Amino acid sequence: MMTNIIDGKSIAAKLRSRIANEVESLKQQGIHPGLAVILVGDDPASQVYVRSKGKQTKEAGMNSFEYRLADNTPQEALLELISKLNQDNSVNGILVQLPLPRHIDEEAIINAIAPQKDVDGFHPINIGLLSTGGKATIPCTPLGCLMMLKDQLGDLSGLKAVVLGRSNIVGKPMASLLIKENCTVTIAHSKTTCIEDECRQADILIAAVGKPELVKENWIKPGATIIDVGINRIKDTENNSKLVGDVDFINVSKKSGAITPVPGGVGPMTIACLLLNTLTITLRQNNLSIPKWIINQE
Ligand SMILES: Nc1nc2c(c(=O)[nH]1)N[C@@H](CN(C=O)c1ccc(C(=O)N[C@@H](CCC(=O)O)C(=O)O)cc1)CN2
Ligand SMILES: [Mg+2]
Repeated sequence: MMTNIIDGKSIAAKLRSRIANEVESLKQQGIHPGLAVILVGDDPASQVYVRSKGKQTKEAGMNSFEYRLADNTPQEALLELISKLNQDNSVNGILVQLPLPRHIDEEAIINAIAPQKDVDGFHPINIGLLSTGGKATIPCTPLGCLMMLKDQLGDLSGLKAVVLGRSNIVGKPMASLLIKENCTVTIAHSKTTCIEDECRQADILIAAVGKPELVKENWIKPGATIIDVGINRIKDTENNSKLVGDVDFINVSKKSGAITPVPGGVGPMTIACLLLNTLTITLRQNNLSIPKWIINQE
């Protein structure tokens, strides 16, 4: 079977260009969206992602406010900064890059962000709204996955979806979104018995477990659509570092109908959806209507 490689990089580029057009017309009405990103510590991957976020925010015509705090920043100081940003009218969205250093309680930090400025959609209010079908901010990675699925398959109604992984950031919100799309959804995880059997039932398989190349060719239903959320750095046979997903891409792609690559699949969509969320929350904060092309925000 010839698989279709879902080009997240190109879908993300098109999305960013639509966002930039919308931002341009907002600016003509005197509204200038602003995104504040806070990085605590010096995790090398997080530094790359935060730099990318700042660059793409500016390229979309939005204001980017970047806060880089030392690894030993006390939790209280971070809470104070969030409180200041919550009250700052030039800041529409606030994001704290994860993971945080060990001495900081992630939950306390997420809960301190004003829900209407929670551009990541991680606040319990937004998670609750998503699961009850309300006006939530949807976490960027699952939103990006859904956009690629709809781009590939159109209507998802009646399809069987298996989500591998039950994290608050990806697995659980992904399942909520797929239920909203009328899929029949199974969440599988480390304690699921016969995880392969579950996967073999899936028309749509979302792999988000952080285990390099876990999903094998014989786990896949022929023609299934595979979304690989994993970003794992491993050593190849010559001891060079390389990036792989949670799916054994070379072999699974012989059997799938469509598949996202790593890199160049879900990752670029995550940042494009962050810009999309910044635009959406800015529109909401100004009581403006959400354009029809922005999915799942009606
Ligand atoms: N506050 C948040 N923290 C984290 C999130 C998030 O959505 N909000 N997600 C991840 C990290 N992340 C964005 O923050 C992110 C990860 C990966 C990529 C990406 O484009 N990856 C590239 C490969 C990059 C590489 O070479 O390392 C790709 O897949 O093509 C973008 C954003 C955890 N933290
Ligand atoms: Mg911690």
